[in-house]
Amino acid sequence: MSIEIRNVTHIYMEKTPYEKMALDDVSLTIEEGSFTAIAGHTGSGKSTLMQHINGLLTPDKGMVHIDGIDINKKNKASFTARRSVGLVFQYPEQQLFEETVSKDIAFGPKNFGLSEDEIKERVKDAMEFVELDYEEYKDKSPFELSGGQMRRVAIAGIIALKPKYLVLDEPTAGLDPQLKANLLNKIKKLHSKEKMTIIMVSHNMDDIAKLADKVAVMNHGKLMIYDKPDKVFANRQIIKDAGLLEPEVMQLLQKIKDKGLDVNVNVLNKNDALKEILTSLRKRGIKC
Ligand SMILES: Nc1ncnc2c1ncn2[C@@H]1O[C@H](COP(=O)(O)OP(=O)(O)OP(=O)(O)O)[C@@H](O)[C@H]1O
Repeated sequence: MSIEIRNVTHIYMEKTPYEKMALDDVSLTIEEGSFTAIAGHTGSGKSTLMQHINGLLTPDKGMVHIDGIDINKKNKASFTARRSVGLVFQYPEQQLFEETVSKDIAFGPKNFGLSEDEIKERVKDAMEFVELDYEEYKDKSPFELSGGQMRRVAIAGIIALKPKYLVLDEPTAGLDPQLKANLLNKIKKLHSKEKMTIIMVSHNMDDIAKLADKVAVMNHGKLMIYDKPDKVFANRQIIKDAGLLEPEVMQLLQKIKDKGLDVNVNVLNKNDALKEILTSLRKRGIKC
């Protein structure tokens, strides 16, 4: 069982002056049970790819199969296959709309036609999972919560659907370090304990190294590499080309290059990378 993305091309605003090829012949297979990270610079096509995985977008060329079913066909099997994917958008809290937390989380399960008892059970479980006390929060308006709590409500709404494949588009964007660590732990638990297949967009190489067993790197709509994290990180050129080093490290490397020098960086963490650059320059007798 897997998600198969075959030769997918997506062009926004085709045949207009704003035409943009967001995905260019992308193929990858995401195996059930895996934890896949999708990395790449801003505008490289990550969100577009995520929206193809749950059928929100239709490929201009190519196809997406989930567990062997073409999800872009208009039939019952394709509808069911699309439902096995839960997509958490970037800044999902912007999509909350119901008047209470419990109604918002119940929205998806209700659409699935589940019984009232089952819906209540799922809302409770999902709230417990994201550590929001059911009794305390169920009747609150989502809009009186903090940003981090709103994000948790939005994620609970998808978890309550119990998707087989959970797609998260930069789930920790804009969260403070504590909330971020907490959320990543939860996602890890969904993978290890609940056996969900996770596909997560992330810019953070340290998070990717800790969590993912496969990494796909996108660059200008193309899939550059799709492999185990150590194999991907060992490919320094792809990491550099895809803009995946910390901005400060990229800027320093550019300045060094402008002075006619070249330095290799073999670590991803910012502080270690900066130390490595300084050591390398000092070894060459350059005072810095
Ligand atoms: N609805 C749209 N209409 C036109 N162009 C779009 C649309 N959505 C995205 N694009 C363009 O397609 C390209 C890929 O965008 P996408 O959002 O998939 O990239 P991304 O890697 O997710 O970026 P980010 O990291 O900033 O979220 C970008 O050049 C973007 O400007």
